[in-house]
Amino acid sequence: MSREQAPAGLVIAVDGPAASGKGTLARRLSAHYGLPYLDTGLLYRMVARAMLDAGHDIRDPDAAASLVSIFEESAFAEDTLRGREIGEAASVVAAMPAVRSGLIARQRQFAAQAGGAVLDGRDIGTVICPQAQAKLFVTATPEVRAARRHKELAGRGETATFEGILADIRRRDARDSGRSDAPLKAADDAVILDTSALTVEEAAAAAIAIVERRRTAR
Ligand SMILES: Nc1ncnc2c1ncn2[C@@H]1O[C@H](COP(=O)(O)OP(=O)(O)OP(=O)(O)O)[C@@H](O)[C@H]1O
Ligand SMILES: Nc1ccn([C@@H]2O[C@H](COP(=O)(O)O)[C@@H](O)[C@H]2O)c(=O)n1
Repeated sequence: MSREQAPAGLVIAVDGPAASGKGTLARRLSAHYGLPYLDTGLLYRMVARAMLDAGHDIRDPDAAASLVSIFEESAFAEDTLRGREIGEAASVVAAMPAVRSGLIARQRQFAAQAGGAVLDGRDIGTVICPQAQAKLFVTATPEVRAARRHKELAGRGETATFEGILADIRRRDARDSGRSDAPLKAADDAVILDTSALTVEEAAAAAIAIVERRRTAR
């Protein structure tokens, strides 16, 4: 696929549940349009990492609220953030209103760059960038997501059973969708992209076609 010139201020919001493939598609969109990309899940993972490194109980909202305003993104190596346990811990701190509000400015600042940006997460289309020109809600069945993550972890040498990963995904879905502040849900004007039966290439082509329809409708 050729690289397109992004029109001024093209903000693309990509939301969806864990392991749905939203990061893969957000990176493809970023490369296709030449836009900067932010994986907002990493911010919640950093707060969780900082909590655990400091020896705090991950459920302590006061400790999380104090850390969220001071942590330095450059202090974390990405490979210390990507594991299963940090994903689970991140979804615990992500349910805390003070953590969510403490991360809003960083995300909006990123989205406000000249030319635009691609952000992926859970609340990009609903809360962080409700004005985004293109919104995708990427989904796949829990079983397909668990199988993809199982393959990914096996490739990294991590030992985890398919059943264990499926249980993680279901627990995380329930927590992310059930919280009161910025729950995981599709924005009213998002296009749902179910990738369960799509290859990465097919899903990327579908995602670009969705953005193109939104761009030309502007
Ligand atoms: N359409 C697809 N077909 C097959 N595998 C895919 C597809 N999309 C993504 N994957 C693979 O599934 C795994 C999860 O994808 P990805 O990391 O993009 O999901 P995510 O939604 O960003 O996850 P998380 O919320 O945990 O950050 C990766 O190993 C990725 O390569
Ligand atoms: N915009 C977002 C992004 C992430 N979260 C929470 O962080 C957890 C980890 O995110 P990954 O995308 O890296 O899997 C996730 O389970 C959410 O709880 C969020 O709330 N909002």
